[in-house]
Amino acid sequence: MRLLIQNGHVLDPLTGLDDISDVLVDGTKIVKVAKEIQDAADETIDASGCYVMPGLIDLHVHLRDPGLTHKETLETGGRAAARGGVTTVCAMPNTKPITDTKEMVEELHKRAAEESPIHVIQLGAVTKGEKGEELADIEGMAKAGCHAISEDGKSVMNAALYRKGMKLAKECGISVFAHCEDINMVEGGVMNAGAKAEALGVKGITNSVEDVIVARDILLAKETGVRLHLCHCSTADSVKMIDAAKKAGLLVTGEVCPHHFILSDEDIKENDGQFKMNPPLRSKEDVEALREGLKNGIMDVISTDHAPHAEEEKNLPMEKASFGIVGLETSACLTYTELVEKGVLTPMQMAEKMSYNPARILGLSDKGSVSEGMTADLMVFDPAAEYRIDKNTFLSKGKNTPFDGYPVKGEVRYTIVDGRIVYAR
Ligand SMILES: NC(=O)N[C@@H](CC(=O)O)C(=O)O
Ligand SMILES: [Zn+2]
Ligand SMILES: [Zn+2]
Repeated sequence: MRLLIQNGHVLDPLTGLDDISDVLVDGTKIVKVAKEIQDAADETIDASGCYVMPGLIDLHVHLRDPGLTHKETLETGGRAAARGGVTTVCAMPNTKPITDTKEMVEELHKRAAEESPIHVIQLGAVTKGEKGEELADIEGMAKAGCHAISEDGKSVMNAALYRKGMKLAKECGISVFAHCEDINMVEGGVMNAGAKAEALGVKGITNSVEDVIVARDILLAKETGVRLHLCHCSTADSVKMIDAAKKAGLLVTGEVCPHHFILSDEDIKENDGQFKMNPPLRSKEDVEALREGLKNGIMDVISTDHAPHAEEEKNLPMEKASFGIVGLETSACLTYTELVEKGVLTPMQMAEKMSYNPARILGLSDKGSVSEGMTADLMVFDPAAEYRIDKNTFLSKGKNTPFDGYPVKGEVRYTIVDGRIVYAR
């Protein structure tokens, strides 16, 4: 099957191509990127007025499968991803039971190939059951195709145990994705500590809850030499520490989620569980530092931390609601609206942060680029479409978003995985 995508504005972070071009796909591969390709094709897409960029690679997604399938499944999460232009996700291991064995990872990869329209890379937990007591079979899980291990949902509080896990990950050639939160410092907090939490009469989470673990984990990465990816960074000091770590030559990367670079705690108008996530929405100064970090290249990745929950788990005051919001179907339009339209990132930098850099972190040399020989994982994105986000249109089971009704620009027209159209608007 040959697919010809015509007249799109191709954004390729690998070669730097940033121009109108055609893209020819044969089978699962991109075979030609050039102007006015004349080759015959079985199917043609008119991409006039649209960007053609590498399919988004979301390093931080909760698919809730197995065990929490009332929130999401491999299938519904995959369909939501496809609608969002996302062609590969890293699935976090805080499932039920926790994904912490070679067999579970193998089974999930096998099921995902059958049930999900997109690529799923399952991550394994660092410790058995995410209990923080005993290391999981990191070597076995690496062999089963985990490109990284993560304790996401919490931090491994025992630094000696984490150091052992990092050493093993390094030996296996995989990364550690770190959720940074000193659980002993949370003390019942449910949103950012500060004037807004006081006004709403709820307990706060200070920046240092994140910052002390970011500092610790960078020091552990320095000692072990592991590749460390810091998840969902929310504070100005996290950005500063990642900058310093990079300047010291460490293999450290930083991730920011759309909600953290768009909303601050001041946007929380009432005690509403839809605004509850971990880490919380921070101050305006933190939001500005995250944007600046993305702009100047300190922060490498935009991912979603897509965390679907059932309505009855979120339509509650903050003290009672679950932590987390969905993101797969809104990351491209929110990033385009808030960062590209406002001049923080160029369209090419958006492709870098949402696809090329994630591919490099995962060691996927065939992805993150629209160039000859690459796997044909692509997103066709119309930057002119204007609309309001409507949670009722989500394909995800999770409708938990603080962005319902939010005005955006930019819409996914087509998502292509392995040369096949898996979503068309
Ligand atoms: N981010 C969240 O608020 N929640 C995540 C866990 C996590 O990413 O830490 C979840 O699994 O629901
Ligand atoms: Zn987390
Ligand atoms: Zn998460």
